[in-house]
Amino acid sequence: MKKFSVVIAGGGSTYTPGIVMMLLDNLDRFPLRTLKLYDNDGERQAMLGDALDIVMREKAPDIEFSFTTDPEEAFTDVDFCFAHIRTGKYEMREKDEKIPLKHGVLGQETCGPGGIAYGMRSIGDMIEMIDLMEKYSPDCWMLNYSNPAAIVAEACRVLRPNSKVLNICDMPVGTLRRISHIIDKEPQDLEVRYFGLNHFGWWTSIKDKEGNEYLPAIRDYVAEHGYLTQKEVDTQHTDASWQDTHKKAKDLLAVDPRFLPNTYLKYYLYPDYVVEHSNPDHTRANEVIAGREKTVFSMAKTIIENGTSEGCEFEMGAHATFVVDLARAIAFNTHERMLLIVENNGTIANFDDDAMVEVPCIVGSNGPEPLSQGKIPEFQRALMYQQVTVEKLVVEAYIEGSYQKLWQALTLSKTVPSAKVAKEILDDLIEANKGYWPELH
Ligand SMILES: NC(=O)c1ccc[n+]([C@@H]2O[C@H](COP(=O)([O-])OP(=O)(O)OC[C@H]3O[C@@H](n4cnc5c(N)ncnc54)[C@H](O)[C@@H]3O)[C@@H](O)[C@H]2O)c1
Ligand SMILES: O=P(O)(O)OC[C@H]1O[C@H](O[C@H]2[C@H](O)[C@@H](O)[C@@H](O)O[C@@H]2CO)[C@H](O)[C@@H](O)[C@@H]1O
Ligand SMILES: [Mn+2]
Repeated sequence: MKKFSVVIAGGGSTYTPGIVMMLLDNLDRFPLRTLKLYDNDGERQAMLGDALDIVMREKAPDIEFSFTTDPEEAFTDVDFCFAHIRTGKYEMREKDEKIPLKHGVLGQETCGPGGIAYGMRSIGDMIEMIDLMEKYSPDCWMLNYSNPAAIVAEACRVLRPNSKVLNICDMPVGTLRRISHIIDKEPQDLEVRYFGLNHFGWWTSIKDKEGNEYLPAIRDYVAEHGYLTQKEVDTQHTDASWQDTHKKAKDLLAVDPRFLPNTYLKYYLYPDYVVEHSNPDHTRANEVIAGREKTVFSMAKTIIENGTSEGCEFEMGAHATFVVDLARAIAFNTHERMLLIVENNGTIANFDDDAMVEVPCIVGSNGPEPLSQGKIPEFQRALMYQQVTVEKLVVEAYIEGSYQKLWQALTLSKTVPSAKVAKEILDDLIEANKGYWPELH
């Protein structure tokens, strides 16, 4: 079987060790010859890089492993770039979450004003990285899960329409795993229909390979428990805030009991609830800094001090197998069915052609072929149109350096009550994002 060369961009990410462990576990399905880490923060990356170097020498000495901050070294001779960068790191995530809360508006990493601020930071870095990839490895595919994926995907559509970039989110993957537990199946036994935007969608069908429909049974369960399941799906999601999110899905379902909701809809359908249950001085960023980041980096330190990973193993990001599934689909033309963020072009019959939507696709060597999802109801169509217009305005504001368009984007967001509040938040965000955003005029 052919062996591949992969670079993980955002090598210092808290997810990097989990992805590397997952790659090692999947070498029979996706063999590697080279694995590189690339980050623009050398110090942060070296902490994980030194530890992973030990892991790789112990577990897969035949794979050439390295880490670098040099783009040429990182992107030369690579078949796939797995991208999970966070422009501004947790320091800026904290501001994205806390600034809107100061104005009584929800503070979230990818939704509402926080997501808009993060989008304005991410676009430039993502486009620069795509250009580097194409310069040094013109045939390379970028599998991007850097957030905010909806805005990043729209920016790619507008600014780099012909680039080999696939935008994917693991939320539907994670939720499908919970759903499969509810009906005592495995995710790979199930075939779904789904429509929406990234972090903004609905399942309309969940069938097994024989064609039996499970949606009514799942709906009955979700109406009572949300997506909370007996079996723990992963450690990160034992955090109280995530448990609350999974539970809240029952209130999302109540709004339209025909379809199973993506948990992120809570930020749009119940923003008042989210604000009431937020602590403006302690947000999800603080939880992650004290939780996942601390765990991952202290484990790296221990491995480096011990000179071995024996007795102290990084946890495998089991959910992250979707990355390997996607890479395999392209590399081996497997025609895997996966949810991806793609240009609509009629996939949702009564939605704009030029909207980036999240839908099931068949993925092969030529990339994704979206599967028609037919017409969607007016309620969902209107919500989606409002949100996709926010995302488009952000990208236009970035490209044109337009204060007006960014103000409009914030005003249009369902999470913001008025143009006045939108302007106050925007002015604070501009101040906080100096050096990250283009100048607005
Ligand atoms: N799409 C999904 O479903 C999904 C799931 C999980 C995480 N994510 C995303 O993955 C990313 C990483 O998350 P995290 O919590 O581990 O963050 P993190 O801050 O721990 O890691 C991000 C890394 O990216 C690096 N970085 C920033 N800008 C860069 C650039 N221009 N070039 C190279 N490296 C750069 C940072 O230095 C940092 O080491 C985030 O964007 C997060 O939202 C997406
Ligand atoms: O608040 P965080 O940093 O813990 O998580 C934010 C991310 O949440 C989603 O991804 C989850 C996924 O839903 C779950 O199944 C599990 O596998 O972990 C993932 C990563 O945390 C979301 O899709 C991402 O876009 C967010 O970045
Ligand atoms: Mn996501």
